[in-house]
Amino acid sequence: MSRERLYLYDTTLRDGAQTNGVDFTLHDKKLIASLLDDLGIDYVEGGYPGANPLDTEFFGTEQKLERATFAAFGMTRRPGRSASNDPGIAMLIDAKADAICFVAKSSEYQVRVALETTNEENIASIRDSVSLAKDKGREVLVDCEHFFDGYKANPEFALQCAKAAYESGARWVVLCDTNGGTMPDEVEAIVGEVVKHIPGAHVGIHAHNDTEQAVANSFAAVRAGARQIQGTLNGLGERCGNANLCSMIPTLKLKKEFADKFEIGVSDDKLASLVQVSRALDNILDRAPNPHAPYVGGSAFVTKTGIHASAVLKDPQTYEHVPPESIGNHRKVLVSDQAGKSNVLAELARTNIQFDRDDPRLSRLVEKLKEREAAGYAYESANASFDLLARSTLGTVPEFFRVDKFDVNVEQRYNSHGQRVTVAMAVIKVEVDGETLISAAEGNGPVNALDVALRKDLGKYQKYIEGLKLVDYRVRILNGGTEAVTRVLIESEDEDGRRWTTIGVSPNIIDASFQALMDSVVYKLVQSNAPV
Ligand SMILES: CC(=O)SCCNC(=O)CCNC(=O)[C@H](O)C(C)(C)COP(=O)(O)OP(=O)(O)OC[C@H]1O[C@@H](n2cnc3c(N)ncnc32)[C@H](O)[C@@H]1OP(=O)(O)O
Ligand SMILES: CC(=O)C(=O)O
Repeated sequence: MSRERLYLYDTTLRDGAQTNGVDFTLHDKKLIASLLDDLGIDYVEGGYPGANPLDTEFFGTEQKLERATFAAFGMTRRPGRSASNDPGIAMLIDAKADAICFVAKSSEYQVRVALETTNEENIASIRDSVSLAKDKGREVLVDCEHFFDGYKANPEFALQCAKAAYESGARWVVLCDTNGGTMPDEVEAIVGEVVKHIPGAHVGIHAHNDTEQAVANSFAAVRAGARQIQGTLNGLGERCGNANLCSMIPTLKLKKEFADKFEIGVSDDKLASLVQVSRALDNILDRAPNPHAPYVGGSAFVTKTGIHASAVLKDPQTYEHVPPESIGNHRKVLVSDQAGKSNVLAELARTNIQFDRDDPRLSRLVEKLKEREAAGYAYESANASFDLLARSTLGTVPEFFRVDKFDVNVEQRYNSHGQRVTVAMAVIKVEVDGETLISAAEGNGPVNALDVALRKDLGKYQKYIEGLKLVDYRVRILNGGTEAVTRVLIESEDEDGRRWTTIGVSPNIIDASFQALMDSVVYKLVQSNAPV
């Protein structure tokens, strides 16, 4: 059965740039445009030429996209002007873009209040703007702003605006839920009415996420006959964002309802790069990825509980709605207080630690894990400490060295320039191979001083830890008040860029930090097969 073509239009570089806190550079825009092109998006909207110098510059040079249509966005002619004498439209015509996407009012209320003009002038503005752009050889799209709210208040006028765009030569009439408050059943019913007047092959949807239903609204529009979806990477966009392409693309490709009926420009191979594309945008924006994002989030295929893990290990489909690899994600089984033997065995297999399922030491390890988690440890975030816990249960972690004592001092004093300074100093006494080694170090804080002192002289093991450095240090106070317990997580990195995380828990922050530091050093020695 031949499938219908469904087109994807990305507005990350325009509506996405309207997100609070998002500020693209020219380089970012070029990079994102080529990522989208490579992914297989049909239209890439680059921005709003004339709105700011950066967007004007972006549209000043040809963007070499392989397959996507590059679009410039801007408003229809101002009331009372001719299209050929409107500076905004001149900028759009001058822009080096294949397509022009006009934003036009389609709500009587908005025309009266925001544009302060008449319905007739608004329709004339749509006709004139579309005709001019079409005459100049551009593919034309019209984003009918506030379409759904406008339709609910005055369906005839909203439809007249949409029809004016189509009749004047717009290839796409895009119905916008600009305020993002329309419900999916309303979208489906209204789009169903529109496609009686404009063929669905020329109708698009642009949904905002103010009720967390932008994706559902986009699919509702497709069900009713629309054949273009506008959206953004990671759901960027004004206020609560736009429909998230990183959620919609996998659904369109992998869910039977859409996959059987529609073809999109994203191939199976490119679908498998979606996690990478989503992360690339986060990296450009210097944002932490959302771990709970559907399909592409780090937690999207994570199993934490024992009952689920046991089933997933028998057949992943028991708790996965699609295979994680299809979008470039991966399955992960966590060890935590919710774990059973299955979680623990899965994690051990990943780290090549052999335990038999019937080995009584495995039950001991699960018990120990749960006791420690109850005391405040969180092993799902501390892979290296879990590794050591498992190995020590097996009795395979040697005592490489012994810390006899340490001493940490924090002193505040005046320096020789008369400035108040706080200095930390640590002294540590360790025994390696029967030899006592004493190291002292200063640091900008007590943990830093201890870390430096511990790694200053470990005798014959020193060479294994030379390249080790502490790259992240996180503290969390559990159970506030006088009974407070401190949880410290330390991330370390070695000379080859390998990273691992260790944990310490204690009512005393120095003690908790020291446990995590010790685990980090011991883990490195175990991984290096350092001889005892
Ligand atoms: C729903 C959306 O997301 S639409 C996209 C919104 N994005 C942006 O606005 C970002 C870029 N915008 C800008 O840089 C500026 O607003 C510009 C350059 C477009 C216009 O700037 P200014 O001339 O200073 O106007 P200002 O921003 O104050 O107001 C917008 C004007 O456009 C008019 N207008 C708004 N929509 C339309 C439209 N579809 N067609 C014609 N005129 C419109 C408004 O009535 C208002 O006119 P007024 O100045 O006579 O009151
Ligand atoms: C065009 C647009 O961004 C909107 O109506 O939401």
